[in-house]
Amino acid sequence: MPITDDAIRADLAHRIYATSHLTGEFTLRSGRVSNEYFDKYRFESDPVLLAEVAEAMATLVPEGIEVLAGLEMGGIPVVTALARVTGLPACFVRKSAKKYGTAKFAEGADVDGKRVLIVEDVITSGGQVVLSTADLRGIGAQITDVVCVIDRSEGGTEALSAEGLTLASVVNRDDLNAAAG
Ligand SMILES: O=P(O)(O)OC[C@H]1O[C@H](OP(=O)(O)OP(=O)(O)O)[C@H](O)[C@@H]1O
Ligand SMILES: O=C(O)c1cc(=O)[nH]c(=O)[nH]1
Repeated sequence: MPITDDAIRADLAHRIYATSHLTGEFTLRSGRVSNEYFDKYRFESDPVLLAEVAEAMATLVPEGIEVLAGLEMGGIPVVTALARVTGLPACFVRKSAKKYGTAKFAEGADVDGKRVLIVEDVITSGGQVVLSTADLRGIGAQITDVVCVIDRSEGGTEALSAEGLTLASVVNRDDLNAAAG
């Protein structure tokens, strides 16, 4: 489910599409091959657009969330911006723990026993969120909800639902198709 304000959603979809949509042949994280790719770092590196994305995403944060958990790497700028808007503490989640220093995979705010919201940039199959959710649940996080900027609407909602997770997005496939014209 995307954000409810139609005008803001259409505006953001248009600007995200214009900034980050690429065509070609791309192998995705899931191993799928796609003829399009949303280069999230292009909209994340625009401070004005990133701030507006975070304002919109803040409307999707469920009541009672205590920690925002952003997934390496594209989820880190998004969770940082969302933490600024909401005032909630952020956790930065690595794909695998460092082998030195604190050797943690979840950096920043403690998630043990906390209601944690997963924050992602792009969701395609939902596979990365499923993996990171399992990791975070393993250290005591309570997770029922996920937010992302772009839901490519390619099975992510269903994959997350199977893990007891509800997905909300700033924009989804329909919004991006409309933006593409
Ligand atoms: O829903 P999925 O099929 O799992 O695919 C989406 C994932 O793939 C991308 O990450 P990527 O591996 O490109 O890493 P990055 O964010 O570190 O650049 C994206 O940021 C999601 O994490
Ligand atoms: O599925 C992916 O790996 C993926 C798709 C996409 O459009 N953008 C991205 O950064 N990753």
